[in-house]
Amino acid sequence: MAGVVEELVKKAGGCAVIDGGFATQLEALGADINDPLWSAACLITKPHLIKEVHMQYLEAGADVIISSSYQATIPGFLARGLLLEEAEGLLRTSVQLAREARDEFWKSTLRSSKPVYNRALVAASIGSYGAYLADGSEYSGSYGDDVTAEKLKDFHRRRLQVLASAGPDLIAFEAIPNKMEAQALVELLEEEDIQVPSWICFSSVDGKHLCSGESFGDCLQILNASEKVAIVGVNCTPPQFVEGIIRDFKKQTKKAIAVYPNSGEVWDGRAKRWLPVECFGRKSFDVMARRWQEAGASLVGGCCRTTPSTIRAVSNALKSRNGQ
Ligand SMILES: C[S+](C)CC[C@H](N)C(=O)O
Ligand SMILES: N[C@@H](CCS)C(=O)O
Ligand SMILES: [Zn+2]
Repeated sequence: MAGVVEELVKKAGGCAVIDGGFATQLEALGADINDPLWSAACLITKPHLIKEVHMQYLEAGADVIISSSYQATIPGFLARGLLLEEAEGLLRTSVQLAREARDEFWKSTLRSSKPVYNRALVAASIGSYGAYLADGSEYSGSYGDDVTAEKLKDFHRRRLQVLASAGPDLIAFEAIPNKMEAQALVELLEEEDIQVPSWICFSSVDGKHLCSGESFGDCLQILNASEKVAIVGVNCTPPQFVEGIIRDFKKQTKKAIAVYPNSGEVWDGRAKRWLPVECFGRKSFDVMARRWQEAGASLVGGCCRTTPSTIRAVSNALKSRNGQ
């Protein structure tokens, strides 16, 4: 694990808390994210709400906040009519907003001597190629025959360079749905010699494989071979699968494990809405979070459809047990 993460996990008592659904909370504050850029549209229209969401997750107890760049891509911004410099500027802004929120919140906790907070880390989000396509393929992993690892590297290259140079503590590759993209990202981190430690998290719809149906084990082998990857895990995956996934990962990697599942609702990529959960017995997230820590996760949080109240409950559950 990279030093900075190791230190945070230790300070948090063995399991650090990641924030919750970012786009979900932006919507709750009134943002319209029904847009090809999804939550990244707010970088153009409502940057103040982005900072507000970060503040709410910090207040809830997040030790790591993830920037608003999940679906912020250079081709996406160009298609919106922005210039290249403007697109790159917005990527930097996403990290800047998170850093400002972290720094302001930290200053205020020092002043008020509120207990139990750690100085949070800022992770720069990088969503998959499928997220940019906005066609549901981030949950199928099917990019079509014309998409190669080289094409994926070219898609990710400039965004990665710009975000890494904007001063995040971590890079968070989120909801990676297939092995080719995992391989492309690892190669890109080496080719660009990125010095910011990364996490690579997969998405899964069945709890046994990546969304593409490929094996976690094959992908972990690729990630294990890279020193640039500090943390591996899953996000935006139904919570009922997470404990089994951690136990499976534990057998196949020595890297730290991060898990931040969604609420269990299912994204309908065509209708662009969340479908309610039908058959999942709703054990509360904080109860599950304790089990995830016991199973071996070092970082725990939430993804889509989880909120600051989810993260507050997770933080209270983990930190009270860890003596914080
Ligand atoms: C994590 S999904 C809900 C993100 C949204 C999707 N990429 C879209 O733009 O439709
Ligand atoms: N960090 C993103 C992930 C979407 S899957 C968000 O929480 O909106
Ligand atoms: Zn999600």
